[in-house]
Amino acid sequence: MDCVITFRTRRDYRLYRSFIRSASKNLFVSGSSYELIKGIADFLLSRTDLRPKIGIICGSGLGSVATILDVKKEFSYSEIPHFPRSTVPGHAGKLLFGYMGNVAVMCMQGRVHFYEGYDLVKCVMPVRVMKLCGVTHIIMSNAAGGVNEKYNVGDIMIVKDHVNFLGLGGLNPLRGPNDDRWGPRFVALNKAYDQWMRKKAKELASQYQQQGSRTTFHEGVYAVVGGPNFETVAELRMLRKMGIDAVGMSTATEAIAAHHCGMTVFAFSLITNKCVLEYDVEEMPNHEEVIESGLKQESLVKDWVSSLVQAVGNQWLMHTEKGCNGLD
Ligand SMILES: O=P(O)(O)O[C@@H]1C[C@H](O)[C@@H](CO)O1
Ligand SMILES: Nc1nc2[nH]cnc2c(=O)[nH]1
Repeated sequence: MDCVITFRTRRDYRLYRSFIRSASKNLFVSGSSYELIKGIADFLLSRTDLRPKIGIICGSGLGSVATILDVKKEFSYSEIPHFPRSTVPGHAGKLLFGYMGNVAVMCMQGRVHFYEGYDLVKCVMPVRVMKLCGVTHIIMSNAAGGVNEKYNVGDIMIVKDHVNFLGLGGLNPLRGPNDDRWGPRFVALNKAYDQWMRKKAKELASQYQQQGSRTTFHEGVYAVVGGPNFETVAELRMLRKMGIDAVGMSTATEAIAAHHCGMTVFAFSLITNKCVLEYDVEEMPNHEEVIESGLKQESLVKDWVSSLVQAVGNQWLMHTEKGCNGLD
C-alpha cells in the first residue's frame, strides 16, 4: 500500500529528511561508529593517567588473570557509556587499568558473546576501545572444548589459526560500511596471530615442562561457533575431520577486529572439557565444569601470561627508548 506524507512547512520536511538519513545511517553504524568508540576511549582516559600498551581479555573462568594487575583504576562495564554488559557467569564485567611489572595494561575481566544477543560489531567494540586507548598488543583467552583427541582438560592451546564458522556464513564484525580509520575493507588474515608472540609464549611454556608441570601446551586451530549450545557428536566429528583442534564461542571475531585495526594479536585456549565424539558416553559438557577447569589452572595461567606481558615489554625496551610504562 502506498503512503503519502504531507508536510505543513519546509522546515517539517527538512526535519523528517534528516531523521530518515540518520536512521538509515544508524542502521549500519549504531554501536560501532568511530566517533562513538572514540567517545568511550576519551571517557576512560579522562579518568586515569595510565596509558595502556597491552590489552588482555579474560575468557570464561579465566578472570583471575586480572588479579596479577596492580590495579590503578577499575570500571564496571555498566558505568561505561554504550559499553556492552556481560551476562554470563564467570565473566565479572570489569575493565581494569593497571600495571603488570612495569607494563601498562588494560584488562577486560570478562567478555560479551554473540549468543548473549549482541551483534558481532558490539561484541568487538571493546577491542576497538582498547585500540583507541593506545593498546598495540592484545592477549585474548578463552575456554574451549578439546576436539583433538590428544588434548586433555587443563591443557593450553596457543591459537595459530582459526576457522570462523560465523564468518563463513556471513556473520562478520567487519560487515557493513568500512571505516578506513580502523583498517582496510578487505583484510588478509593469514598472519592474524602474531608469530613472535607465539614463539615467545612457547619458549616461556617450556619452562613449566622442565619444572615437571603436568600441563601440556599445544599450538592449534580454534573454531568459533555461535553457541550457546555445546556441539552435537556429528558436529564434533565434522570439526575434527576438518582439522580443528579446539572449539569455542568467542575470540576469533575479536581477533579479526583487532588485526583489522592493526593490533598485534595473541590468543590461547584453556581446554576445559574433552569433546565427546562418541554416542555411548555418559559425560556431558557444562558451563560449571568449564569455570572449574579455569580455576584449577589459575596459578599457571597467571604466571605464564604475566611473563608474556613482561617479554613484550622487554621487546619494546629494545626497540624504543620509552618502554611501555604508559607514562611516555
Ligand atoms: O568467553 P569464552 O570463549 O571463554 O567462553 C566459553 C564459551 C562460552 O561462553 C562458555 C561455555 O562454557 O565458555
Ligand atoms: N563451543 C564450545 N565452547 C566451549 N567452551 C568451553 N567448552 C566448549 C565446548 O565444548 N564447545
